[in-house]
Amino acid sequence: MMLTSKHLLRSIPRTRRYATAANFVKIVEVSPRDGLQNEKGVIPVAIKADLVNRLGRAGVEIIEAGSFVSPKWVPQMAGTAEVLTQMERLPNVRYPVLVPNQKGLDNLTALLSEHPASPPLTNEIAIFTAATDAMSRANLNTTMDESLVRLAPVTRAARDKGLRVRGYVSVAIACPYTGPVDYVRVRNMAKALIDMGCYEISLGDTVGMGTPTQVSEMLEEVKKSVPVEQLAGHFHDTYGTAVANVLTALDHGVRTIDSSVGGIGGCPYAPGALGNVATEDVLYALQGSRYQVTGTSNGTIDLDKMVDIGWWISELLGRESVSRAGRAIRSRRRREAPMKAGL
Ligand SMILES: CC(C)(COP(=O)([O-])OP(=O)([O-])OC[C@H]1O[C@@H](n2cnc3c(N)ncnc32)[C@H](O)[C@@H]1OP(=O)([O-])[O-])[C@@H](O)C(=O)NCCC(=O)NCCSC(=O)C[C@@](C)(O)CC(=O)[O-]
Repeated sequence: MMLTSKHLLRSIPRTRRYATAANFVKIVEVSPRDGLQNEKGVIPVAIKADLVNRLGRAGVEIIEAGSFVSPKWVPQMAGTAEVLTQMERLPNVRYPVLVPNQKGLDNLTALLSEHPASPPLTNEIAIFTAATDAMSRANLNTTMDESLVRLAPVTRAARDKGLRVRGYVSVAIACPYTGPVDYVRVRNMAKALIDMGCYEISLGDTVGMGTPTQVSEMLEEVKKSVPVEQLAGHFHDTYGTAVANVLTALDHGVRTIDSSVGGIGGCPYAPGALGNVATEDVLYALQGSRYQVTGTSNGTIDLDKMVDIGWWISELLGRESVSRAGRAIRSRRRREAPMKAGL
């Protein structure tokens, strides 16, 4: 009898069967940037660098290390140059930074020239725009169309300097200023960023209001113009739907998910929005599933270490971790500790 791929599949143990290349999921850890940018108190550079270091040691492969935006607009990100020079850079880990305009790119490239290193301090930037004019104005002081005009030369210049460029489209589901968003606009903005030279587009539910049905409809629309391999999901968790939205995006073929340890963060120009989906929650939800999160710690990301980092950074920020998995795992550890100690 001739064996078909179906027969072969049945002969492979369930866990291994699922680990096909198509099911590897990449995490883009955004806590040092999206996670901290909205904090009111001053966070020392040493803490930010320590956060990046801990994430790298837990196996995270892509860590958004900060942003080169105007310090008048986002004071918390003012020390990103120092973070880049002080943090450790691990092999096989990428450290992109957010850049809003030519000035941000100039500041970054000046830093890279002042600190020549191999590998360089970073070799990747992320640019951002939005799917409504209101959000674009609030975040970038310009309309959507004009943002594209401004970002095109920035992208070209970055690529000419050997930097990879990722693009964000904010308010892909709902806008805090104008409400429900037309997904055709999301598609057009994503396509424009791809045409500009971005290798990947992260679609942001900036306000964290999206439901799985809405995410599904939005992705159906965007996939008409951008291959799903070039899409990433960026879900905030304001209404508690972020993990469900991650799973919906994965069902659609998206294989890159932005998340933030401890669920910290939010965009300063998206009033009412809470943090990103917690990395711990994504890691926990995908355990034993058909998806395998990739990372540098034995091929994945160490969930236990991420739980510790989530609590560490949250407590430094003066609160508890909002990661549901992070809270449950810590409670379980505390319950089990006396038993393990034989008490
Ligand atoms: C784009 C601008 C600068 C335009 O802001 P503007 O005021 O129109 O800029 P400008 O060109 O008129 O410059 C004003 C001043 O800022 C300076 N400046 C100008 N640019 C820079 C720069 N790059 N770095 C340092 N300084 C800069 C510039 O030199 C000048 O200084 P002054 O002459 O007054 O002393 C501003 O709107 C800005 O910085 N916006 C960034 C806002 C931001 O960071 N938002 C959060 C990140 S996006 C996000 O969180 C969403 C995301 C990505 O996570 C996905 C999602 O959830 O949806």
